[in-house]
Amino acid sequence: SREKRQISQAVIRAYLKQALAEANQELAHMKAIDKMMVDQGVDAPAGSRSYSWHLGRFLYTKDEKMVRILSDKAWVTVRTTKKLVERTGWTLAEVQANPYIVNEWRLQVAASCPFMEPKCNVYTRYRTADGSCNNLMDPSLGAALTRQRRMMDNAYEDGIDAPRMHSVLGGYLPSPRVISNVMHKSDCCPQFSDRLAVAVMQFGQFIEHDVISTPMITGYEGADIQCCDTPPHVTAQRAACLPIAIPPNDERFKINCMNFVRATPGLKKNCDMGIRSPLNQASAYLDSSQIYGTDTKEQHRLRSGFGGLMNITVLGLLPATSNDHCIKEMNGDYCMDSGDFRVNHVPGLTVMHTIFVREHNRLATTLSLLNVHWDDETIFQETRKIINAVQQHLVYNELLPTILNHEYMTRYGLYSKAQGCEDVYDMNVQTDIMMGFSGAAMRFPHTRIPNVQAMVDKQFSRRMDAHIFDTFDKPKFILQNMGQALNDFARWLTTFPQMKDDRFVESGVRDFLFMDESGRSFDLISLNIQRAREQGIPPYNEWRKLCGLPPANYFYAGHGGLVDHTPDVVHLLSTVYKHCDDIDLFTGGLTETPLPGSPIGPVFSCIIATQFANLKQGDRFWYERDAPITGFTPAQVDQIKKTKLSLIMCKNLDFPFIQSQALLLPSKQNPRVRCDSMPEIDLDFWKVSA
Ligand code: HEM
Ligand SMILES: [Ca+2]
Repeated sequence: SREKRQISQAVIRAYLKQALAEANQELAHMKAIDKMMVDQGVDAPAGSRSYSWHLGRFLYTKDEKMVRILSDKAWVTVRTTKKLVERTGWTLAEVQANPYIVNEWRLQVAASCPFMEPKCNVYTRYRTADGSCNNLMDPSLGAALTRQRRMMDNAYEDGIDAPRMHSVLGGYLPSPRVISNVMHKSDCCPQFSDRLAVAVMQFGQFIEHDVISTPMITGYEGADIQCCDTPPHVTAQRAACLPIAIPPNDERFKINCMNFVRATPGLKKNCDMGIRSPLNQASAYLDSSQIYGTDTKEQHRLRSGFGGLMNITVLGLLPATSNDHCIKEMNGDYCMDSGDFRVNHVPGLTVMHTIFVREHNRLATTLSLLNVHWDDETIFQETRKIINAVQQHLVYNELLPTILNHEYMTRYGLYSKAQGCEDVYDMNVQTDIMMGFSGAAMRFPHTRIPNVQAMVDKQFSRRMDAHIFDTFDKPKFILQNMGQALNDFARWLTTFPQMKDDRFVESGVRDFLFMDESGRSFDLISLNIQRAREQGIPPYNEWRKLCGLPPANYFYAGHGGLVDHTPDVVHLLSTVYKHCDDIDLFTGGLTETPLPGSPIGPVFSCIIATQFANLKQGDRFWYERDAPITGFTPAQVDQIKKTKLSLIMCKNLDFPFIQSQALLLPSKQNPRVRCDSMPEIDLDFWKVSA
């Protein structure tokens, strides 16, 4: 075995100094190239419309200045770490454990760290805006602008930040587009679910935006980096670029390159040494940050400033943002504002955001009448707390049962108790978002995305179908006829079936994602696969092991092989991958045979169930907790548990009736009921004497 080289303190000091200087130089060089690329007309300056504009908006840096400070520093720490490992010849663990290095690092790197542990007030009843101080032992855990979490060793090729690009047998991994074409192409006939409504997909995306927002690296002053429009030797100099190779004779893409920019690296607490991991701009907790934002400044922007109300227009629509996040095509179009900038993404998503803001204002109005002595702040915070509790209840009792089967729901303790409080809080649970969840497993609903966004009238007939690629970031669809279109999209969401859960992904996002006027577009599945490789997320077999499932040794559907795949899928996998250890998590997971009563197989079930169990057990503000100061009373919890998504739709849309399970299609078991017959939350339980 290897003998560790001894190095003196003075030499270590010199190594670190030099490594740091080099890393800073590289950063400066990168920035110079970024500027040059804008000057030469390659990168699209912020605000202009390149073909990757939509993608840039989707993976936008919410707080440009702050994110840049954090990511520049993160980049320097990662590069410096890498150089130290190379120079000392030690392992990363040895470098990190060396007291001289740790000491020098503190002096040279961490001295001016922009990321310090927040100070907490233990006695507040309400969540912070950014999710900090939820865990009092580890106050930044799960907070906005911290890193996503690894569950095991990374799969970077250098162990530090180089994307996973090679097969275990040598040579390159197959291009993500080749995998997408062979494994995920929807062949002929779109297939629909016989049980689930489109609302499952749309509510899922809305919820996912509460917990994850990974920004991608931007160029000079927020420019969209273009990795396909420069000669390879220039592109290779740009550390942010990892363009996707398109195979010859691709049926859709005629250019051999799809733009792809790496995710923004996140900074470790105290600027510690370490490997690269992506930033999460959202708070990891299910705290409704997609509605209320992730800092107090943002909250104030979204609030009206009186009566605890959120800003909303006279038509009951989301307010305008000064940020140009959307495409305005009609007179009077404006871009809508919310806690998450992806709100204008597709009309269905805007529907979800809008009904929750309307519900906030409905409850706040009642609360202010019941407690006339409450000021704006108290009404706002108390309403936010109720809306968040309702949202948590809907996620665990309506959404998750459409993703996980009864066995997983039970084994991971995900159902809420029918009535009353329950305290499962454990401050040792890690609540930050696992990269296997954000980078692969929770993206499985991309198979649920239909090619259209549709409007359905009061007689339940479809009155308009728009190609999904025509609707991206266009608020005009919602703003039509005084916002009435909102009802029509909501009717579509709740009465039409979503796509079947299978390995096939519709062309709307697999071929035509974000198509612009010149016809250029993306493949969402290629992005998913490349994203995981770029983030050093371990491949499929590693996650199988982590989940206690046997990994595959051969392309064979029996014992010792891919035991959760059918023989025909195994055959297809063997035509793209050289070795089972190469299989990307997204593809390996999405092609597993679904478990009974579930749309997905065991590996995604394990990852998704683990993440949601963590978000439940590790949340000090979990809605069922009967905790002093932060908790609700048992009677209040019972009121919250009466709420269904269907009720929120009834109260905030022009619906006289709806099926009681809004995510499931109306049926004999799920009949339509009159809205005025639905039990609703009784806010009298929130009345307090002055
Ligand atoms: C309108 C339909 C949807 C579109 C067009 C869409 C598009 C996208 C795009 C462009 C990305 C970024 C890809 C990249 O890494 O470069 C993404 C990421 C993601 N999507 Fe979707 N998506 C949709 C629906 C959904 C749904 C229904 C879910 C889950 C319920 C979902 C889960 C995710 C997750 C977890 C990520 C990673 C987010 C992050 O790290 O910030 N998506 N999606
Ligand atoms: Ca959140």
